[in-house]
Amino acid sequence: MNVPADAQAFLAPAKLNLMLHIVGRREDGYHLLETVFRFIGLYDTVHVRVRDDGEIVLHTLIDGVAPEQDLSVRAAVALKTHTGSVLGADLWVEKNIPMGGGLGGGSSDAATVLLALNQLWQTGLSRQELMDLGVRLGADVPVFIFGRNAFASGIGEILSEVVLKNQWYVVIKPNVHVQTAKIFNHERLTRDSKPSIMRILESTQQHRNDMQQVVLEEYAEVKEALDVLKQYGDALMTGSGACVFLPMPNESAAKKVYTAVASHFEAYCVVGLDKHPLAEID
Ligand SMILES: C[C@@](CO)(OP(=O)(O)O)[C@H](O)COP(=O)(O)OP(=O)(O)OC[C@H]1O[C@@H](n2ccc(N)nc2=O)[C@H](O)[C@@H]1O
Ligand SMILES: Nc1ncnc2c1ncn2[C@@H]1O[C@H](COP(=O)(O)OP(=O)(O)O)[C@@H](O)[C@H]1O
Repeated sequence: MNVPADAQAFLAPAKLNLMLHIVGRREDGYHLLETVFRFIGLYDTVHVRVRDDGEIVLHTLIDGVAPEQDLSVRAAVALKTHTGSVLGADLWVEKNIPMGGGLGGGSSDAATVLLALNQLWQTGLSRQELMDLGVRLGADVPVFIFGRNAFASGIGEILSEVVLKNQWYVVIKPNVHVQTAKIFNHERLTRDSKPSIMRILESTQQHRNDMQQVVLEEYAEVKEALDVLKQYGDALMTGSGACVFLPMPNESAAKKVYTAVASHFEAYCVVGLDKHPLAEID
């Protein structure tokens, strides 16, 4: 990738859903969730250079995604439309976060573009205003703007900070693309979990993902990966899948499991972050 020296680099981390309960459904069909988001040390990098001609130009195309559909472009266009800025941007997105894995890469890219351009274009929106703009691009976007590990309710946009213990994670990306909408629309999806977050946060027994069962039934590759990780501890699927993860107390314990699984699977050994790398940007 050829990025000019005068472009600025901004990190976009992946997330895990440490638990995910579906507690209801809105009238528009969107599901009401309770979830805990944790940022992890696996990053895309978004390179940005301001343009004077008002154009938004993406220089790194993703197979199968039209440039105007790319979440990084949609974020830039949304900010430009909302603020009336006359400026534009050149964007280069260096992808490291596997796509369609429930790791929120596209949403994180979008959030990073909103935060970066709000600074570079000097459009002066507050974090809350950026979050309101972001949720229209995807339910996962607001937490990346919020910038802290968080308990989320609503469709993922009502956020409160949670302080999580130091942990490492082994993540496996099964070789399959789970469609989020397909799982949310599945007839056998559990949609009536009781809102009960305080108990969940206090208990290590109750970490559960309500989307997991349906995904395991539909995608044998996800079940295989989860079964492998479960040999080493309490593994869970993140978001709507396909990735599964195992929390570990420290790096060396995580590396041992990673080494054991990495010859058979696309796997990652990552640290849990305390906060988003752009948590202090303004
Ligand atoms: C499941 C979660 C958990 O963090 O993550 P991922 O697995 O996608 O990373 C999110 O709720 C996903 O958020 P995101 O991926 O941004 O979804 P969106 O683009 O907003 O929605 C994709 C489709 O999923 C359904 N959808 C999404 C969110 C939600 N709360 N209820 C829904 O029913 C809708 O049918 C929507 O058209
Ligand atoms: N910048 C982007 N990065 C990744 N995916 C994108 C992007 N823009 C649009 N997409 C589309 O969004 C889909 C979901 O991507 P992603 O956010 O990485 O996964 P998930 O929602 O499972 O966490 C991709 O398969 C792709 O079609």
